[in-house]
Amino acid sequence: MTKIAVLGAGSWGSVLASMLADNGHAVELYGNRQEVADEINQKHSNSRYMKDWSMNSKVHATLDLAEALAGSDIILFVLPTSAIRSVAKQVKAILDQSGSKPYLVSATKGIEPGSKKLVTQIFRDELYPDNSDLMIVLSGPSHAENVAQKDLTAITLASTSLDNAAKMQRIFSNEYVRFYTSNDPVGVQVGGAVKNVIAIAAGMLAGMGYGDNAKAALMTRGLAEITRLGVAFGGQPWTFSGLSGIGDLIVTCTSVNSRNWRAGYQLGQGQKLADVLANMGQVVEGATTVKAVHEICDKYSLDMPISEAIYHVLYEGADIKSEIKLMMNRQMGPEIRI
Ligand SMILES: NC(=O)c1ccc[n+]([C@@H]2O[C@H](COP(=O)([O-])OP(=O)(O)OC[C@H]3O[C@@H](n4cnc5c(N)ncnc54)[C@H](O)[C@@H]3O)[C@@H](O)[C@H]2O)c1
Ligand SMILES: O=P(O)(O)OC[C@H](O)CO
Repeated sequence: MTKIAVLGAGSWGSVLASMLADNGHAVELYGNRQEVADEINQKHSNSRYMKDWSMNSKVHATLDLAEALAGSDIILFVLPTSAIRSVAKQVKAILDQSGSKPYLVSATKGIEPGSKKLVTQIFRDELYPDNSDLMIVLSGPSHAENVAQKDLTAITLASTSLDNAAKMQRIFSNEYVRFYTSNDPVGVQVGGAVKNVIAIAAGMLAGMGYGDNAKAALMTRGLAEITRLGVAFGGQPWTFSGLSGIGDLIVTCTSVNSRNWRAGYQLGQGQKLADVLANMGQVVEGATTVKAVHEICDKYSLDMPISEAIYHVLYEGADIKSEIKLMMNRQMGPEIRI
């Protein structure tokens, strides 16, 4: 039996914890809300994040990080990107005392503004400076709501060590979630992070009443932007035609389960960003990652007009219609740039 500490008792953390317990592993779920932990332990549900859902009764929730980590073979991070660095520091202090070196799996999808770093780069900063092989990224089209219902899902596990990705594949897989391995953790993380920005744009278009052609154009040109940034970061171009690239872009830009899409929709209907984020009550990663993407575009002179337009609307008070007009009137050019 594998002992797994899942960090983050929100929607995705709870569903992954339950799935791993279904797979027969011992799971400790670490959260920061007492009422959520109590409900998980007493009623085996998490109604704040997952309505009408019962989780595996063997999942134990705790607010004590040391308790969650004790004896763990794997630490699965399912926190918002904004919390990764601070929790990683706390994890480091606890692991230093025990001397253990569990695998670090990240299911978090975002880029940290300021540092402009992916989650595995934060792990290197804070936890394992010399061993990227122990880090595995879990990413793909996977809304918690669907996995909770045991709907069919396919997800990528990426690591610089294909052997370690394959070990995780055996631990995570079951009859309703199929995992594939990849040796491109950078490309997989960029796909998972930047699709959230494009999904906000997709929601905005829908909220403003634009149709299917606009959605398809946005997703296709959005994928070109994701690929451009991913390759600049050292990712492999073909990764973006996989589950963590086009796959996740499709699900996030077309599903009402997507918080990023829903946030975009409400913005497209004229609501204010602060209200949208406050009412969501859950993380909208694209709203943060777009800041990092903006910084990256500046630093590396990358051409990412859709992501930049979202940044202008969210943080510079730009009008969505004017941004669309600017984008449609940009200098014309070839579709494929090599
Ligand atoms: N929900 C999904 O369907 C889904 C699917 C795939 C990936 N993801 C990714 O997983 C990550 C988490 O998403 P989610 O949907 O579970 O978010 P969520 O908003 O549902 O839950 C996040 C949880 O983290 C907790 N948290 C925040 N800061 C913390 C801290 N410092 N210490 C401990 N807990 C803390 C919050 O209280 C909350 O319970 C995001 O990066 C998201 O993009 C989500
Ligand atoms: O609800 P979202 O927009 O955060 O998307 C969740 C997952 O990333 C979908 O794969």
